[in-house]
Amino acid sequence: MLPCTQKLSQLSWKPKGVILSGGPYSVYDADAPHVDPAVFELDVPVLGVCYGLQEIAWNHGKNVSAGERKEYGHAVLNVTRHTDAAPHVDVLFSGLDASLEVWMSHGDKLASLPPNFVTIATTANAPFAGIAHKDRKLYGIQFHPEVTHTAKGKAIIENFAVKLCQCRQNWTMERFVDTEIERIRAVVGPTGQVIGAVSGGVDSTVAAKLMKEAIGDRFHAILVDNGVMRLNECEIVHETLTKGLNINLTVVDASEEFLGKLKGVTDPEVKRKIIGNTFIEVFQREAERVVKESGGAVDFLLQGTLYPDVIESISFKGPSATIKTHHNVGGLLENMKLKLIEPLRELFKDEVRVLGTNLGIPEDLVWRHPFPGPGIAIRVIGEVTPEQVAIARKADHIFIEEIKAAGLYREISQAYAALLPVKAVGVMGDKRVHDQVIALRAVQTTDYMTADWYDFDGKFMRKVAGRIVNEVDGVCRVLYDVTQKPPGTIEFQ
Ligand SMILES: Nc1ncnc2c1ncn2[C@@H]1O[C@H](COP(=O)(O)OP(=O)(O)OP(=O)(O)O)[C@@H](O)[C@H]1O
Ligand SMILES: O=c1[nH]c(=O)c2[nH+]cn([C@@H]3O[C@H](COP(=O)(O)O)[C@@H](O)[C@H]3O)c2[nH]1
Ligand SMILES: NC(=O)CC[C@H](N)C(=O)O
Ligand SMILES: [Mg+2]
Repeated sequence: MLPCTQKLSQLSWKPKGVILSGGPYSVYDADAPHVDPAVFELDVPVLGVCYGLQEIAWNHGKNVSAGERKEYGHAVLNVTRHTDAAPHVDVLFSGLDASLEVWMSHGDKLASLPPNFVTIATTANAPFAGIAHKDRKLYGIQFHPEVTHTAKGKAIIENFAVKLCQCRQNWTMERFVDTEIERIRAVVGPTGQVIGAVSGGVDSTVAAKLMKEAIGDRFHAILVDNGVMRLNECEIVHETLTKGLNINLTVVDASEEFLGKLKGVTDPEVKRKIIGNTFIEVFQREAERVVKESGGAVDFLLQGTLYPDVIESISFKGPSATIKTHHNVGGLLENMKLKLIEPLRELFKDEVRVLGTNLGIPEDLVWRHPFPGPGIAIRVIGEVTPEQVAIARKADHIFIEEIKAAGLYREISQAYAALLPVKAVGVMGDKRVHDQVIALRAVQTTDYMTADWYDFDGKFMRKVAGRIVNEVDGVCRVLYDVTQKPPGTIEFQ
């Protein structure tokens, strides 16, 4: 992964192929980033995805403009085969059906086909959804093969990487575990100690297990109760990690500190930064405690950061957009003394689950729904007060309890209840009430980069809504969020 502004002449190696990714700019913007034109002279296969396709078209005739219709989410791709063209033209979709489910996320479009290209795929809204150069292995696709909801996306990437670029498929999870354990041992040294930010979520549990294998008792796991955790979460996690996985875990109650700092704050990015900073302050204090108790130095902090946290939080090596600051990436303190160890930083959730299973972590832990570090604070829209947190927490608990009882937990990738800062009128026991609104969200995804809402049946919804309004004081309405990601995100804030 390199920034799109990378100069090829400065690389000490020659790539076997190049994939130009998507991006937030429009290629025709005055300040839009452009790829080094040397990419097209390398004589290796090139695949442009979305912005990457538009960049190829821009390089071959500048025929890109704003579309009349923006397109976010599901589309049907029709593959056009060219048996009369050079053999390479049809390789990208070889072995696949003529009609494919894909996901789009764009506002711009190719106004016409660049010279010497042919159309290899279309959708109702995008006449140039796939293009290939007649003579060279140069391809562009408007949809995103890298996301969960493009059903054959991996096969398309495989066709490009293996059939066209002739890459070898030698990356395996077993090799990843071995090299990571060795890397951790080399970084930490024979006596170094590490404290671990461990939430009980999949990512940090897997990272903690890896760390335990690498350095044993020199690893000290810390769970921070930030006052915005779910019902009984700290007790349950403590029990599972110490008893089930034999990890030495300390629970630190910092709930007053977090809630105190969140008082009066409503802006989502400010909430996220406060929470991220406070986490680090707690970890630095904990590191000092471990130093005192053990007599040895603690230089490192383990986090279960995944690649999507990085993608959405920071402009990674180039001109990408900050979507939201994940507490563990963009919320770090500038002057922090602890050095980060993040073994999962380039993995996606589905890969971490495979890794967790390989490391022998129990299935119910590996398949827990993700829960964000800023917790209920980004699910209480508006100011985060202990009272508001309690309402959201209770509604969330009911929703998840019913999902589990209906046997839907594994089918759904993530679900939660958010509390909206609006009031609606209701009638309860013949009395007028003027109370708040709960929004339920449940999505299906494997990579958490795109997501679709879960289609519950009416009977289930009626039961959940009835329980929430009856059992949670202060709530008189329940809504269900039916927005896909994109254009929505999974969390409200
Ligand atoms: N309450 C917490 N106490 C300590 N560390 C935390 C806490 N919440 C989050 N973290 C740290 O922040 C990282 C990112 O949080 P994130 O929610 O993405 O991952 P996770 O909790 O490990 O897994 P999941 O995504 O399944 O919830 C965690 O891996 C962990 O290192
Ligand atoms: O640890 C975390 N710290 C954060 O600051 C954070 N923000 C979002 N998420 C989780 O990331 C996934 C994608 O979420 P969004 O679609 O809302 O960006 C979903 O699984 C979210 O729950 C976070 N996790
Ligand atoms: N996902 C993308 O790469 C989007 C490209 C460009 N910003 C568009 O809207 O068309
Ligand atoms: Mg979590």
